[in-house]
Amino acid sequence: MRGKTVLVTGGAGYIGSHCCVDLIEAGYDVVAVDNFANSVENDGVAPSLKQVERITGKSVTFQKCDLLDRDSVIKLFKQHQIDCVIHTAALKVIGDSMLLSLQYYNNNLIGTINLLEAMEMANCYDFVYSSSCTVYGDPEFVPITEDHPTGNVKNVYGRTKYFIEEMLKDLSNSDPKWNIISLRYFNPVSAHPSGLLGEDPTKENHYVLPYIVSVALGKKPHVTIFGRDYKTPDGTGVRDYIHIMDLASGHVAALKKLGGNEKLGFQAYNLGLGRGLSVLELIKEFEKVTGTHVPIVYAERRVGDAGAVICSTKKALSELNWAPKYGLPEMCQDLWRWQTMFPNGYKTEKISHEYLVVGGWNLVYFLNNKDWSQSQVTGNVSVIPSSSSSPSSVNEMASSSSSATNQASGGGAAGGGDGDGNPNKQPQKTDEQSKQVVMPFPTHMLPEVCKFMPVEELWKLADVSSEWRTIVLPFIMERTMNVDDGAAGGGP
Ligand SMILES: CC(=O)N[C@H]1[C@@H](OP(=O)(O)OP(=O)(O)OC[C@H]2O[C@@H](n3ccc(=O)[nH]c3=O)[C@H](O)[C@@H]2O)O[C@H](CO)[C@H](O)[C@@H]1O
Repeated sequence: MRGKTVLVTGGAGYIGSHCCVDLIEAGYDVVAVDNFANSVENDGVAPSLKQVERITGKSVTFQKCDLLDRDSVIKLFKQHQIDCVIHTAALKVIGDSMLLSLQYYNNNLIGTINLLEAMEMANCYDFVYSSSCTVYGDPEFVPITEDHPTGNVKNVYGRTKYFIEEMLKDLSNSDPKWNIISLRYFNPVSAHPSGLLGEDPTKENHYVLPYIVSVALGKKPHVTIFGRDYKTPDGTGVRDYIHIMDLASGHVAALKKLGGNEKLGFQAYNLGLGRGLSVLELIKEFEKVTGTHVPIVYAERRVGDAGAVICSTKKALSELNWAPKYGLPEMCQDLWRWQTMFPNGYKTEKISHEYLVVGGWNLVYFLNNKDWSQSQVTGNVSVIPSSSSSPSSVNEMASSSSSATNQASGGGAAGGGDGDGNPNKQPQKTDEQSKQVVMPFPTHMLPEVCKFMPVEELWKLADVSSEWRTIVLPFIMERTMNVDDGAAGGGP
C-alpha cells in the first residue's frame, strides 16, 4: 500500500526542513517546495533538505516553486499524488512587514489562496497551517488557551496569520470536506540534535535566542534587553520557547489527527512548552549550558512587545496526543551545536581555482569538521603544488604572500609564518593572488594538505574570524614553499 505523501511548503526553511525530518521518520513521503525567499539555495538545490536526507537516510522530493505562481502550484498536484499539506511558507520578518505591507499581504494571503485552490482541484482537503501565537496579540490572560480572543494584532505579519486563520474557518464552514488544523507556534528555537540542521535565514531577524548566540560567538558585542519594567518576576519579557523538534513532532501529531475519522472542520492548537521564561533567565541558562559569557545592556521596551506570553498546551496534549520532550538545556545545547558545527550555516563555499591555496584550508576545515562531504569540495579544489607547479607561479605567489606576511607579523614570519594564530595581524588576499594558475587537487592527498600548518593553528584562526579564508592564505602559501624546500616533507 502506498504511504501518505505530504506536501511541505517552505520546505527548505527553518520550520519546514525540521518538519521534513520528523515526517520522514514517521513514515510519510515528503514533497517539499520553496521559493528560497528566506532560505539558502544552491543552484536550485536546498542544502537544508540535503541535510534532512543525511539525517534520515531517505530522499526528499524537492521542487523550487513560488506559491504566487498559481499554474505551477496546480501542476504540483498533478505531478504528485499529495494526500495532505503542511503550509509553512510565508514572509515573516515583523519589521519588514510594516514597511512592505502589500508585499506581505500579497505573498502570504494570495500564496495561501493559490495553494488552497490547487488542493481543492486535486481533491486534497487535509491542511495543516503554520500559525503563530501572534494572533492572540497582547494576551488578556496567561497561560493562553486556544479560546483566547484573536485578532488584536499589532503588525502586518501577524495580521496575515490572523486573516488566513479567518479565511480557513470560512473555508471549512463552506465545505465540510476540509479538515484544517492551525498550529499556533509560540517561540520556536534551537536545531536538530545532530547539529546538522538548524536555522539559517537569508533575511536577518532579531529573535532573541539567535541574537544571544551571535553575541556568544563574538559576532555582536552584547544583547540589548528590551525593557526591565514588565510585570514579570525579573522585569524582563517572558516567552514560551519551544524546541524546533517538538514543534516538528506537533505537525506529525496534527497530520495523524487529520488522518483519523473525526470531522474536524477548523481546529487551532497551541504549540509551546507551557512554561514562561524571561530574557534574563534565558541568557543565564544559555551561558551555563554553553560555558560562554553573554554581555547584556538594558534598553527601553520594544514597541509592540507584550510582557508575558505563555502557552497553555492542554488542548494539544489531550487532543493531539502530543507533548514536548525537550527542555531549555537541550534547546541551548542543540542550538549551540548547530552554530558551532556550521558557523556559516548552509553557505558552503564553492571552492574553485580562484580560491587557490585557500582550498587547502577549506579542506582542512571540512576534515576537522567531519563534514566535508557536505562541502562542494571537488576536483576543482586547488592548492599550490609542492614540486610539479610552475616555479615562477609559486615564487610569484610566495613573494607577494611573504612580504605581506612579514609586514603583518612584524617581519618574523618568512619561512613558516609566525604561527601566533592572530588573524587580525594578517593581510588580506588580493584578487591578483587568488587568480594564480594552480593544478587541481587530488582528493587522496588531503592529509598532505594538513601538513602545511598544524591543524590547531588553523582552528584558532577559524574561531576568531569569519574572514578566515582570506586570512589564512598567506600562511598556507608560506608553508607550501617550505614543503617545496623539503622542510615539511613531500607535499602533494
Ligand atoms: C508579537 C509577535 O509577532 N511576536 C512574534 C515574535 O515573538 P517575540 O517578539 O516574542 O520574539 P523575540 O525573540 O523577538 O523576543 C522574545 C523576547 O526577547 C526580548 N528581546 C528580543 C530581542 C532582543 O535583542 N532583546 C530582547 O530583549 C523581547 O523583548 C521579548 O521579550 O517572534 C516569534 C518567533 O520566535 C513569533 O513569530 C511571534 O509571533
